[in-house]
Order: sequence, then structure tokens, then C-alpha cells
Amino acid sequence: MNNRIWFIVPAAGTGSRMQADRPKQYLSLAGRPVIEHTLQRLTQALPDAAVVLCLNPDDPWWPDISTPDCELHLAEGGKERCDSVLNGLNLLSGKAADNDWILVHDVARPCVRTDDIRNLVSSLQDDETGGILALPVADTMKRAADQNPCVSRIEKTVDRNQMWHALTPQMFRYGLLKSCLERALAEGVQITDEASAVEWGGYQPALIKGQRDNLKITHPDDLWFAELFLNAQQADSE
Ligand SMILES: Nc1ccn([C@@H]2O[C@H](COP(=O)(O)OP(=O)(O)OP(=O)(O)O)[C@@H](O)[C@H]2O)c(=O)n1
Ligand SMILES: C[C@](O)(CO)[C@H](O)COP(=O)(O)O
Repeated sequence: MNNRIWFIVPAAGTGSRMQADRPKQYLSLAGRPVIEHTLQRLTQALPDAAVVLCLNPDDPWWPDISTPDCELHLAEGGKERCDSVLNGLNLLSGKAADNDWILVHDVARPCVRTDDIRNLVSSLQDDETGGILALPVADTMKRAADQNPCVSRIEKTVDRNQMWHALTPQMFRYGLLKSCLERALAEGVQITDEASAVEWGGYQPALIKGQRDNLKITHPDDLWFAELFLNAQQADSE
């Protein structure tokens, strides 16, 4: 594959659902900040890929982080995750070719397996649209009658067949992703991942099965699960 690969890592969130004293990407996980684990996984998976890290402009913690041994560009985070990603894409204007691959990966997913990342790239390197790591739903799915995140009532059971959890990285050509994301945001479309912008653009991104331990650290107990996964992955590799 002769096109370059660029990681864009949205890392400008405040981690409000984590209820911690700092953004979750700077919380300690197995003795190191979450962000260091994530960046290490990305650079281990694809050592020749460059990394665009989207940081909150007022982030006081980044200077204390051990930076990965890779080509690293810093972009300014935006109001929402999608804005941070678009800022990362804009930073690559004039650097990335339209057919270069962009892999967007949440900094809050430090347990992503390098094999999964490489499998995503090898599976999609000849694909015109791109796609995402995802996980088929294994539980019966219920739609709640309201938005209370703790207690509610079942409004209906949703057919789980053909339902997948979207993970990251999400892999798209630079030109396609930038165009779809710019237009979707300009139209006020609710975008929570890159695939939803590409779908809005009329494309059908691929779903490539990933591992269940690629969790997004979101709530306090997720940090405990992440450490379990890291320890289990370490034990498997020995
Ligand atoms: N304005 C934002 C918001 C989120 N993110 C990043 O997008 C990823 C997924 O977002 P999420 O898990 O929602 O992180 P937060 O927004 O920090 O969490 P919360 O919604 O609990 O505040 C995270 O790596 C986060 O750092 C970002 O770069 N810019
Ligand atoms: C991109 C993502 O991780 C795919 O599941 C998810 O949409 C991020 O959501 P968040 O609310 O911004 O964490």
C-alpha cells in the first residue's frame, strides 16, 4: 500500500462521566497515564504512521507525558469530539493526500490490540470507502422509555441481529472523511463517530470485527476493567 497512514487521536475531552480530578486520559492505568498506553499501542501497531493528537488548548498535563517515538503533530481540540477530529483533519491539509488513510482512535481506548489495528488496515487497504472496528451485539437489546441512565422501564426490545457496537480505530480516506465530516457538521447533523458522517455522505462503511477488550474508558469502573484487560493481554503474550 503506497498511501501514508495517519492516526488522528481525539484527546481533548474532559471526561465528565468519569467524575475524576482530571480528564480520564491522564488518570493512572497500571502505573502510567492512559494516554501513554494508547499512543504506545498505536505506534507499536503501525510504526511508520504519523500521529495527530487533538488536545484541549488549556491542557496542563500533556507536557508531563512521555511522548511516543513517532512523527507527532498537535492539533487543537474542539467543542465536541467531531470538532476535534475535524481540527485534526484540517491540520493535515497540504500534508495528507486525498487517498491517504486516516485512522481515528479514541485516546480513551488504551487496550486496543495491535493485531486488531493491523487487521483493520489489511482488510480495508483496497476498499474505496473504509470502515471501522466493531463488535457484534451479544445481549438482548432494550430501548428505554426515557433517558434516565440508572433506572427506567422497557419501551421495547430491539432486534439485536445485525447490531454491532462501533469501536475505534475508524479508517477512511483523507479526502472522503474530511469532505463528509465538513458537510455533515455544516448541516448540523449529530455526529458521534466518523462512520456516521461517511454514512450521511451516502457510503456504507465496512464493519471489521474487533476484540471485546477494546473498551472505551468512560465510567469509573472502566479503569478497573482496563487494568484487567492489560494484565490479561500481558499474560497472553508471555
Ligand atoms: N471535545 C472533545 C470531546 C471528546 N474528545 C475525545 O473523544 C474521545 C471519546 O469521547 P468521550 O469518551 O465522550 O470522552 P469525554 O468527552 O472526555 O467524556 P465525557 O463525555 O464523559 O465528558 C475521548 O478520547 C475524548 O478525549 C475530544 O477529543 N474532544
Ligand atoms: C467513537 C466512539 O468511540 C464509537 O463508539 C463513540 O461514539 C464515542 O462516543 P463518546 O460519547 O464521544 O465517548
